[in-house]
Amino acid sequence: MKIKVPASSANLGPGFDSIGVAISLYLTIEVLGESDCWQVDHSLGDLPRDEKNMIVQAALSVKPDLHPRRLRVESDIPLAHGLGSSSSAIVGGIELADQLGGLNLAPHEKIEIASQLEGHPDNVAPTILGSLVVGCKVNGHFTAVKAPVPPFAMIAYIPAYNLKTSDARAVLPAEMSFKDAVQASAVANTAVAALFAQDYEKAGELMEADLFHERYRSRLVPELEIIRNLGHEHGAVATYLSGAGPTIMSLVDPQHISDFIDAVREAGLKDEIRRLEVAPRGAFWQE
Ligand SMILES: Nc1ncnc2c1ncn2[C@@H]1O[C@H](COP(=O)(O)OP(=O)(O)O)[C@@H](O)[C@H]1O
Ligand SMILES: N[C@@H](CCOP(=O)(O)O)C(=O)O
Repeated sequence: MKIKVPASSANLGPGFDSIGVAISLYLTIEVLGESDCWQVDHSLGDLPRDEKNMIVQAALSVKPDLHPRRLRVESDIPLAHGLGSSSSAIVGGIELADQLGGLNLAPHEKIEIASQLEGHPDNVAPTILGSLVVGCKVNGHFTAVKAPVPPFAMIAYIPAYNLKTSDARAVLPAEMSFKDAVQASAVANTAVAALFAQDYEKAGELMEADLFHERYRSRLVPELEIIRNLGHEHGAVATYLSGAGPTIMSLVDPQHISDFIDAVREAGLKDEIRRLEVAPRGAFWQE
């Protein structure tokens, strides 16, 4: 029995903490059997191999009396790179508790639990539902709405360096003026409207007009502005900082992928580039 959990790319520019898209990188959790204590076999560096592992912690937060298992965990989601690895671990743990504990949780219940653990729904909601999702907290609970999937290739530039989400959140201001908040919110609202209207020229312009976080984080990820400017000349509809970075995500016309990648390389950017797709499906069990 295996759980397959997609990664996620959050914010899409102005949708800070509220918009995200599931993408075709996966965390896989295989249940090997019951055990006297939690055991997590993985090759993911120095992550915990016992009940302290984030996946187990998420599972126990849902069902504290869950009997220990031995798990085999594999993942092609880079850690601390703005591709939602922590959110995939949280969602994987919730799926584990749901299945092993026979809880029969509905998607909205999983979103509520995961968003409470994460603090915001932009990674966990698409990881649970699949596709592109817009969500927020309202009246004390989280809610999310699926949007149409943009018909573009997701070209990820994945820098070799890590950037922990906590560090990238630490550079954000504690508050902003009412005037700035109204403008930042208007940009986000119109970006969402354009995504639902499938007006991707307008959506792209607005995705690159964030006023909440990118202007503070761009000094941590100097490649963002370079790739964004290249994209305007080489077939990218929009380029944004994926999650808290450092991955930079570009929505590229499938006919211009090679031209876009060549331009990035010619600009001297030598780190990993991966062509990803939107994952239409959220976390699911495989026999
Ligand atoms: N597959 C996993 N299993 C257990 N813990 C994980 C896993 N993936 C991520 N984590 C936890 O999340 C942390 C990375 O989270 P974060 O800094 O938010 O980066 P990201 O952008 O990848 O979400 C890791 O240091 C680890 O503590
Ligand atoms: N809205 C969050 C998204 C964090 O995503 P991650 O993939 O970096 O964990 C933020 O921008 O801090």
